[in-house]
Amino acid sequence: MKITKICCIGAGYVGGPTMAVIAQKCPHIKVTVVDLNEQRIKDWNDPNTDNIPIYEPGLSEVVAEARGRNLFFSTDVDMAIDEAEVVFISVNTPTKTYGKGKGMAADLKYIELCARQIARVSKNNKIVVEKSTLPVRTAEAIKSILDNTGNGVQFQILSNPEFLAEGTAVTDLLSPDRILIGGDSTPGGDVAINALVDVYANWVSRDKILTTNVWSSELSKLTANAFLAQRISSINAMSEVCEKTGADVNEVARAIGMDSRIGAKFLKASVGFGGSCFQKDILNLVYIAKSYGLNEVADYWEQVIIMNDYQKRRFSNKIVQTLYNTVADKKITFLGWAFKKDTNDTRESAAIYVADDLINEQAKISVYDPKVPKNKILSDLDYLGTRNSSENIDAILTFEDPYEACSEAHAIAILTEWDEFTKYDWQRIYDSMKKPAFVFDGRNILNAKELKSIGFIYNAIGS
Ligand SMILES: NC(=O)C1=CN([C@@H]2O[C@H](COP(=O)(O)OP(=O)(O)OC[C@H]3O[C@@H](n4cnc5c(N)ncnc54)[C@H](O)[C@@H]3O)[C@@H](O)[C@H]2O)C=CC1
Ligand SMILES: O=C(O)[C@H]1O[C@H](OP(=O)(O)OP(=O)(O)OC[C@H]2O[C@@H](n3ccc(=O)[nH]c3=O)[C@H](O)[C@@H]2O)[C@H](O)[C@@H](O)[C@@H]1O
Repeated sequence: MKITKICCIGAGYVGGPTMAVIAQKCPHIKVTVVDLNEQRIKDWNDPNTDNIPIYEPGLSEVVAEARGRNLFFSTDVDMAIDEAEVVFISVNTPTKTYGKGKGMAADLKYIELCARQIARVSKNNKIVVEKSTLPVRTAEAIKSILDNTGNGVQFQILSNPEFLAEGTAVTDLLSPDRILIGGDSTPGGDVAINALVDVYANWVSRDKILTTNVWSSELSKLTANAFLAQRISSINAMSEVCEKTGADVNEVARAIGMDSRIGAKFLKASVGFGGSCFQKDILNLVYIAKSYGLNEVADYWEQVIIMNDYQKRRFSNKIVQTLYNTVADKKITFLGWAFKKDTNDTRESAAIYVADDLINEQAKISVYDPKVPKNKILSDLDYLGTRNSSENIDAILTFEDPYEACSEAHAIAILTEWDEFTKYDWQRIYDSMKKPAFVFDGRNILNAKELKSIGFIYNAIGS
């Protein structure tokens, strides 16, 4: 089977970049990305590709090359489903905020809506691909909806989880460690799997394209994120031991990372991991384990989240304690608000929780982030619901210039590891600050020696 038209439902951080790269690498396939969010689609269609709604290095160039040729962004969901042989579902699957499984389970209402819409619209056989991260066995529910509400056409469900990381989405998509495709071991399942393998084989070598059964594929995605997040919580746990014992977590990470069985990646101690997925996916795994009565398994993985929450709180507590046990009315400047560098995404960013703690202590927070606008920062705080919007507006100032943000500050906290922070004129910053001038480096990116020689009281994570 040869695929000529793809529809992707969901033009977010995954759907947008993933489909842009498929379109770039497969000029013979028409790729249409659809979304209910009109503004988002309008932004994807902005004539100036620098204004597309997602900031990722290299993405605007890929969009510029393919958009209008074989890549389209539209709000006409029905039409795109109707004409496609393959429909990717790439909608959000956030943690449930209500009812059974509240705060733990994945909310699958958007997935179900997609399945019902695909069933209603489809007039010929289709391959439906789970691109969103889903609880294991979701394909069963999707199949049931498709088969029971459809027009008698045949659907094959594939699981094809996405492993890209934000900030490096384009390079991750162009050179993935692997592509995972799960499908049924039936003749129809094999045809569907092979059709999708052929799409990726346009730029990914076949030995990197792994095919499995659907449940292994669904569960592998949750497992990968759990393992990655676990490494961060493990090194963050050791960071506190380092602080108590005189060891240095960067040295410890280097020493253990040279063991090829451990490996060097994902051992950077930090103020805590953020992002829309690690926490959500682990909570989902914990919920699944509990629902099978696997309480020890659930507790084991939940500890990764407990440790991460502790690391964020420990950072804000340290700021308060070091500033003589009060930050009331003190100006604390945050460099960075995004959950990691090279993205404008702030979902679950550690900065939000640290700011919330410090505002509770009546600090005045000033923020500079090269890619995050003021309204996003305020809406992140409002979303926590700790206080009302006007109280948040009073507690936060944002700046377009980092030097202005730091001027007259009692302390600077590094919340995101943007490269530009390492290149600032730190003497100039020191001169403009209140004394003693404190730096809390939540990402261990600054040159400790240089800062101390300027006169800063420099605090890192894990040393
Ligand atoms: N953000 C990331 O780096 C990664 C995310 N994932 C997974 O991919 C999925 C999507 O994540 P993001 O792209 O970050 O989410 P997102 O929130 O950025 O995008 C989802 C989009 O789907 C749209 N949508 C929801 N229901 C719809 C419907 N019925 N019809 C049309 N559009 C609809 C929303 O309007 C939104 O624009 C999630 O399951 C996530 O866990 C997987 C790998 C990486
Ligand atoms: O399912 C997803 O959404 C994605 O989640 C993560 O990607 P992402 O969250 O975009 O970014 P990461 O690079 O994993 O960083 C996550 C958080 O951990 C932090 N981190 C990362 C690495 C590290 O060593 N230390 C550390 O604190 C980062 O600063 C960031 O806050 C995974 O890396 C992707 O493979 C996966 O596809």
